[in-house]
Amino acid sequence: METRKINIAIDGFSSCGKSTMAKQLAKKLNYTYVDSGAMYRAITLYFLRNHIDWTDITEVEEALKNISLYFKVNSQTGISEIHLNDENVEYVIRDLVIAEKVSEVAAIRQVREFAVKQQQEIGKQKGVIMDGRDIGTTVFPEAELKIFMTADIAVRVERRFKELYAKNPNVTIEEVKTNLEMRDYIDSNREFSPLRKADDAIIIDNTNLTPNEQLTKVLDLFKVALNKNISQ
Ligand SMILES: Nc1ncnc2c1ncn2[C@@H]1O[C@H](COP(=O)(O)OP(=O)(O)OP(=O)(O)O)[C@@H](O)[C@H]1O
Ligand SMILES: Nc1ccn([C@@H]2O[C@H](COP(=O)(O)O)[C@@H](O)[C@H]2O)c(=O)n1
Repeated sequence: METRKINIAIDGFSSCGKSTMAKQLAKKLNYTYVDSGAMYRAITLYFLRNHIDWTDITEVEEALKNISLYFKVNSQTGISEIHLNDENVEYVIRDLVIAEKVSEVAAIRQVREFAVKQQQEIGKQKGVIMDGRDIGTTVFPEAELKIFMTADIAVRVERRFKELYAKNPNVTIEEVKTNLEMRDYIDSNREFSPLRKADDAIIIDNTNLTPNEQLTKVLDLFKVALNKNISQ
């Protein structure tokens, strides 16, 4: 029997739990998880390491020619990890140094075109769960299921702070709050593909949900979307 697969777009504000939910769902459904934010973070890492002046578009275009990005599944965790020019950069791109610059880099049209082209190519295989800011609006406007996640800012700050503090006890809650607010502002107000809820996206507010509760919610939505797709 043919098992039909659909694409699932998960968008939302910074640190609202998109990737946590996307990974849970991918594992449950045996779908491919793609963290589109990791691509923008890896490009930012390359720009910083190579002292690229990203206000100079010619420099950006030249630099992009030297960037190769791919995801490879970690055989121990079963989760795909981003590689920049064959180096696994999954851990290093989570640093606050990258988070402080990534939204500036992601606002550049050429950078977005470079990343979106690869994201759309991956989506052709179907059975893809991609999280980001413009997945339901620009990358997969035809996705069969679109989720827009949100959570109170205080809760998002607390969660991200805990995560970063475990890696670096010098990080402060104020730094984390400033970074999340700044990224949300730049991401929502940029000219190209700003962060928006797609008209047909379903909102999940996980402020008061445990990871298990959010998984149950999204699995129910998935079943409805799959049945709708099969009956069409
Ligand atoms: N329902 C939840 N309850 C408690 N903590 C959660 C929940 N969902 C996610 N978290 C935690 O919140 C933090 C942010 O989650 P996650 O990384 O999934 O967010 P994100 O939206 O993908 O972030 P970003 O946009 O920065 O990539 C993580 O430390 C994660 O473990
Ligand atoms: N589809 C996307 C995904 C991400 N961005 C930008 O990257 C930053 C980091 O993303 P995380 O999901 O890892 O937090 C994010 O703040 C955006 O600037 C994007 O533009 N489009």
